[in-house]
Amino acid sequence: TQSTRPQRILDAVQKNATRGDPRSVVKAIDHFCRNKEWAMNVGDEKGCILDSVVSEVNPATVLELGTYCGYSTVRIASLLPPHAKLITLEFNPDFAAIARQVIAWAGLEDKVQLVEGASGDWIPKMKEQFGVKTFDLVFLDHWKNSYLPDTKLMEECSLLRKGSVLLADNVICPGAPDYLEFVRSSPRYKSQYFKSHLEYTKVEDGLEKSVFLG
Ligand SMILES: Nc1ncnc2c1ncn2CCCCCNC(=O)c1cc(-c2ccc(F)cc2)cc(O)c1O
Ligand SMILES: [Mg+2]
Repeated sequence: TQSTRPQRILDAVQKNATRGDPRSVVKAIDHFCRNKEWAMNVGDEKGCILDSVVSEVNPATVLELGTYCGYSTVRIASLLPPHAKLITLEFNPDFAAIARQVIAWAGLEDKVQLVEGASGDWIPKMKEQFGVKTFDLVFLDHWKNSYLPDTKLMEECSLLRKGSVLLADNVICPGAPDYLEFVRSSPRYKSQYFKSHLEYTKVEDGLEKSVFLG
């Protein structure tokens, strides 16, 4: 049977990365996507910016919207302090099945809760289902036209507190213009753009870091 791209990414991890070594999992996926097949992971260049924001925030609770194969999940979870928790939402069950195995290969199952479903359905249930009060860090990397409605939904569900950090991928390519306009003009956010490139390419892209001011 024909394999899928996520399946080929998992194969590359299982062949080239060391079990329990998150950095080797990240390296194996970047090598595969740079040399064999492009895939929509945040990648190594934007990944370094992601790492620096995670280290700066040092979050106890993280929400990731859009897991895909678990590349950014592994990058984030490998930097979390003990007892910190990352909840990652993935809409596509095939992506979720691969991501679970990538996260397990990295040895990070205990820090990560992968939830299958749409962000719009799950955000309102976060408190009751997972005992979350607020998120210290949210990484937005799912449908680009869901960034803004989901941010408003997180505010309405009181999932953000003064100082919560939103980090959004792809604000230039594919782009999230309505989200950018909102966080840059709203008095309730302090926004900062980190210019970079679309994963594994020379095309401009970047991450937008927005601190919720309460
Ligand atoms: N829990 C949930 N709720 C709602 N939607 C959910 C979800 N979980 C998943 N999804 C559905 C997201 C599907 C993937 C989102 N990411 C993207 O669409 C994406 C595309 C590119 C790209 C750039 C240039 C190109 F030429 C082609 C593609 C790059 C990226 O870094 C991207 O993150
Ligand atoms: Mg992305």
